[in-house]
Amino acid sequence: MTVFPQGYPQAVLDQIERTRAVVATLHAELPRWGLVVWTAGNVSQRVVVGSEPGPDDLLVIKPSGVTYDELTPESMVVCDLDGTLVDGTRSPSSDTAAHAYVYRHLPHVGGVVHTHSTYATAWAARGEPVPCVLTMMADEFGGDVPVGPFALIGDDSIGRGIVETLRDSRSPAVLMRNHGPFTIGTDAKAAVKAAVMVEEVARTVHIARQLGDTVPIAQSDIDSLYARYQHVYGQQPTNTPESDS
Ligand SMILES: O=C(CO)[C@@H](O)[C@H](O)COP(=O)(O)O
Repeated sequence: MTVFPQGYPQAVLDQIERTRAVVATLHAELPRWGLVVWTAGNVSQRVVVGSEPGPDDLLVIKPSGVTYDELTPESMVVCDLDGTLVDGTRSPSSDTAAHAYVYRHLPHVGGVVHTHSTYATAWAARGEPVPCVLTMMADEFGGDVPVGPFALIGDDSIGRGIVETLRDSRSPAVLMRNHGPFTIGTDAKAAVKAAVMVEEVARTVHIARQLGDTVPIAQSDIDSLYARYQHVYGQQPTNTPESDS
């Protein structure tokens, strides 16, 4: 077990423990939704150390090569944003460098997920973006699901490809070519949702393509659907007693 370097305030240590529990729980969602097999995939969440997200933040992620039924809050590992292990008894996920790169370069991102879900990974194998032909895609992705470059695991290559692809995109998901989906969110739960949704739309559009040509949605309609879903859907109505409280 590594020992936390001196200087982390108790509030940060408490946040780390809460994040370990959140990340461990969210890992169970990947096999639950059929997004991974064996030890494939991983989930992480940022731990903000200062008053706002920054380079001194930490991340909590799964240990490498451990099956999902063995993952517990205590088995989660803590790394800095260089991917260096700060606390944990096992080596961090082999995708830690990619997650850390995303957190370093996209401060608004609080959660990252990677899976090898079948249909999204099949689109990644073809290097083809999933076209935005469903209102559900307009809602969640604001357009096509983009493809990122082929990149070998183990250094900043995957992370750089994720950031370069998503930095100017509304999509929270990128299909890394020949590899599989990576998703981002304001927290790990949002990134897990994006991982579930990208597999769902990849499957639906694949099936549609088997039956014939898909029908595009006008960009103005995509924009309208995206704006509604992101800013209205699921929000508290303003004319109820609860909203007055
Ligand atoms: O994509 C890869 C390897 O190509 C990884 O996502 C593995 O699928 C999971 O690795 P660990 O998180 O267990 O190190």
